[in-house]
Amino acid sequence: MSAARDKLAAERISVIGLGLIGGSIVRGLRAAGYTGPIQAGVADAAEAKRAVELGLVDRAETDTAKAVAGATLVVVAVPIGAMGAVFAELAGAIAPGAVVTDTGSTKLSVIENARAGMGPGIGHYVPGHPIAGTERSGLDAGFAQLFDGRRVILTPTPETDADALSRVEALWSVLGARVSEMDAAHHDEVLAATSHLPHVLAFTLVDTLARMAERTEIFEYAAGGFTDFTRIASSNPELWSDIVTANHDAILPVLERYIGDLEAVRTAIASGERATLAATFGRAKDARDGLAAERG
Ligand SMILES: NC(=O)C1=CN([C@@H]2O[C@H](COP(=O)(O)OP(=O)(O)OC[C@H]3O[C@@H](n4cnc5c(N)ncnc54)[C@H](O)[C@@H]3O)[C@@H](O)[C@H]2O)C=CC1
Ligand SMILES: O=C(O)C(=O)Cc1ccc(O)cc1
Repeated sequence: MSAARDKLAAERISVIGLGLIGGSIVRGLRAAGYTGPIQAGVADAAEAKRAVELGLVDRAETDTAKAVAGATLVVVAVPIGAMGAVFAELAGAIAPGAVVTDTGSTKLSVIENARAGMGPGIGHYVPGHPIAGTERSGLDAGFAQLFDGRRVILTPTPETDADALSRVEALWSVLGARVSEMDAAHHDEVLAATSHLPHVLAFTLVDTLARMAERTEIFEYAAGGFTDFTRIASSNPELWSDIVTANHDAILPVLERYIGDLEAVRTAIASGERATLAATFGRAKDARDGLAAERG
């Protein structure tokens, strides 16, 4: 950890996008004792003023080129749909040798944006994804401990420079995260199943129920499992429309499979096949309990 701290102490950090993730990064850096300069790229002048007033950053700019001027490590934490424009603005604006990383929930689409924007500088780009977040968005949603003990997946490309990779690893270890590496296509498949599909299901279930006539009563008696669905369904709709659109190739096969399994459950319910229901629910319980036991 102290090697990571020493490595990070030499950086001048710029964070583009000060929402839940970017705001948590800058808060976490200060809480971890990073005393170097932090500059930020933000969406509007009011947010720039507020970020500086709150003491989250030393300087905040609405112009990306100004926001990254002099930075040695740039973290792009904007919605997936804004990544392309930001990477295009980075080209020509970042200092030679500066390392760029991102926090996007999908990886192949952001790597494509980075290739288009950074051109021959792509070796200094390290794709990343913190597997940590909440249903909240914006500057006030961030908190310093968000990444503490959580996983961060880095998906280096064949061009990714080893020094750039180790500098991004240092950033996340100082924030308390456990860093691992994965191929980008595999990342998108794993996250399609474990994060993107569950969000699609939660949004859709809550929408279905909210549009039913008994809406008030349903939400009044919401308890247990349904509360978890409603929390996830209160995630940012714009952010999630971007994620699901960008990762449609990986989401569709697992969604189709789920629809098939759900149809089998519907048939079992309609025809009173209790044994089929018990078998399906039992396999799910075994899978979940087996996982919990493996993790101790
Ligand atoms: N929400 C979550 O739990 C997680 C989100 N992520 C990913 O991290 C990224 C950021 O997500 P959040 O922080 O949750 O979103 P957010 O909506 O809280 O924050 C994004 C911020 O970027 C700003 N922004 C948009 N375009 C910009 C631009 N061109 N220049 C400067 N700022 C700009 C917005 O004004 C907003 O403040 C996304 O790519 C998301 O997929 C990753 C892990 C968890
Ligand atoms: O709030 C929750 O339960 C989440 O699942 C947070 C989250 C959202 C997006 C990610 O890419 C990673 C984690």
